[in-house]
Amino acid sequence: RHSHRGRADAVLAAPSIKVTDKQVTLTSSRYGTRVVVDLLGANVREWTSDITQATASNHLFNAKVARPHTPARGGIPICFPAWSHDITIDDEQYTKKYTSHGPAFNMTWKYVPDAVPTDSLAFELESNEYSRIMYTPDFKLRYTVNVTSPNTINLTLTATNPARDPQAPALHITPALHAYVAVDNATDAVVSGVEGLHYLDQTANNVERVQKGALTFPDGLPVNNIYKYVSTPKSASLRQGATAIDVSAPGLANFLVWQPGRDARIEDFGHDTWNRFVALEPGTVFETIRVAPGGSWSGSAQYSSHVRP
Ligand SMILES: O=P(O)(O)OC[C@H]1O[C@@H](O)[C@H](O)[C@@H](O)[C@@H]1O
Repeated sequence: RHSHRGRADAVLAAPSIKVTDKQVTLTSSRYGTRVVVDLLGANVREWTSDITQATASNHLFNAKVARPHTPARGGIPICFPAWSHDITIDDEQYTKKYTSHGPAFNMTWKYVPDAVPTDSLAFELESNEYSRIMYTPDFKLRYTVNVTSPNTINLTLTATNPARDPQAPALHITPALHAYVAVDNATDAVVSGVEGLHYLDQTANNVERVQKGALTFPDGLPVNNIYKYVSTPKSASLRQGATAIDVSAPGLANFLVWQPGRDARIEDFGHDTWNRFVALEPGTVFETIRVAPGGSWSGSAQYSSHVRP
């Protein structure tokens, strides 16, 4: 009888998973959370907690205007093999025909269903002719999107070096997750958890500064900071009004915050959308991760939403 009840509980807790040729949608019956992942880029386009509430909304920003040859801006693009060629341009594995953020966000991933559905989705990607134009070595990626509580998603990226020859080169990677977190107005947003950290200011030729107090976005000025984490726990919180989004990524050494500002000339933004997101990007920028032949590397980021008391 006990095992029968166990099975019934498992069925009740089973999520609904809808798969089309473009997207996978997971609706967690246990947690009332929905995530929508595009196969193009394995981009988490939607993360909505408490979907039963009329006011429930996507925590992630998505631009309405498409870009030519690249996925529409928004969601959580995966930056692989590198967050930015500007920082790693002298690495022999990267070519200059490199899109900012690498080929993985612009490639079609494979959804790998679980035999028994859980609150987790898995995707895989392998290097091909397109990726080799920008990054020469072969790689295999696995990405899991896991709803771990009503308000939390956990994202894990695993990179494997498939080379069999132990003399083959290691993969040189500096990956990141580029979450476009939706806000009503960036000028009211505050990022805490970065106080006292050293960062490179990309709006000022990468000059190094120290963050004084929490980070704010006044006057619509651009913010483009690469934080060097110096302490643990590595977590930051973006708050606006009554809600906050926390991000922690213990395996990723750096943290970027990007807000383009009022005067950004970004072709796919309407003039009124520049302030609708703050990008929170855990990643590894300064220290190249080396993955030996046959070896793997994994990094995770956890995003959680909460209503502030
Ligand atoms: O426009 P892209 O290539 O998608 O990049 C968006 C932004 O991504 C951020 O990570 C960078 O810090 C910014 O400098 C960049 O503009």
